[in-house]
Amino acid sequence: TAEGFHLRLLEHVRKTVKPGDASNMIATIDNYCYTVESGMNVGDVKGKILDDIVLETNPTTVLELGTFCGYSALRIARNLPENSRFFTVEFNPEHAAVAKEIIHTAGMDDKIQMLIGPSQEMIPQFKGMGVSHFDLVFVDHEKDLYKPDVILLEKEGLLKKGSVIVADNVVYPGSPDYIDYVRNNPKFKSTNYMSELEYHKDVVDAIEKSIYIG
Ligand SMILES: Nc1ncnc2c1ncn2CCCCCNC(=O)c1cc(-c2ccc(F)cc2)cc(O)c1O
Ligand SMILES: [Mg+2]
Repeated sequence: TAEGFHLRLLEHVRKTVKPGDASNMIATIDNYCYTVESGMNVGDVKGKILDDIVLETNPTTVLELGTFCGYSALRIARNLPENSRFFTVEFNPEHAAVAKEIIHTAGMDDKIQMLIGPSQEMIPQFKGMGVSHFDLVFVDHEKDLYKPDVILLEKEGLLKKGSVIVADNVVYPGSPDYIDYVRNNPKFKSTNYMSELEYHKDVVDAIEKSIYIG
């Protein structure tokens, strides 16, 4: 069952990866998900869309909501400039423990700061951690929290003109209230990138990019 996916993935990673190589870790996770069992990582197809948006944005302060096993954290960190700050928030301690080891093995400890807790409690703490705003936010956690968390980010003053919100799964599993909110809000300029559900060519999914114009 998907239940123990993170533990089985970690066992596979321990046996197969080349330490200190983020790209090899990403490829190893994708290969496992294509050949053994699929996990809820953003994957290689949507991951390429995420990579392009990160490279185009060239963000110095980044937030990810929903670390899971650390796959997208590695994809994002791999494309960040030297002096950037990247925070990833994970709610589930078991997933966070696996992500910590995967990030460490990939040699990306100094690029990624993982926080464990519910997003609604973590977001209000960033100002106190010296974060003025986020240049890019990758939203990939509880689908019902996309809308309230983006509203909370704005309320906390953590979005600035030009801040980019990248949301996974806006088709499947879907986040209809978020899509409705962000597309009908004059403060955001949104673009939809149609794609496929990770590791499932036959299932439609999409990434939504929303630029905060304030
Ligand atoms: N910081 C925080 N705050 C609150 N909750 C938090 C959190 N951090 C984590 N969580 C708790 C949610 C973690 C899981 C979120 N992701 C998903 O639920 C997800 C599911 C699928 C999926 C695929 C095939 C299927 F058949 C069905 C579903 C695909 C995806 O790409 C997904 O991202
Ligand atoms: Mg996702």
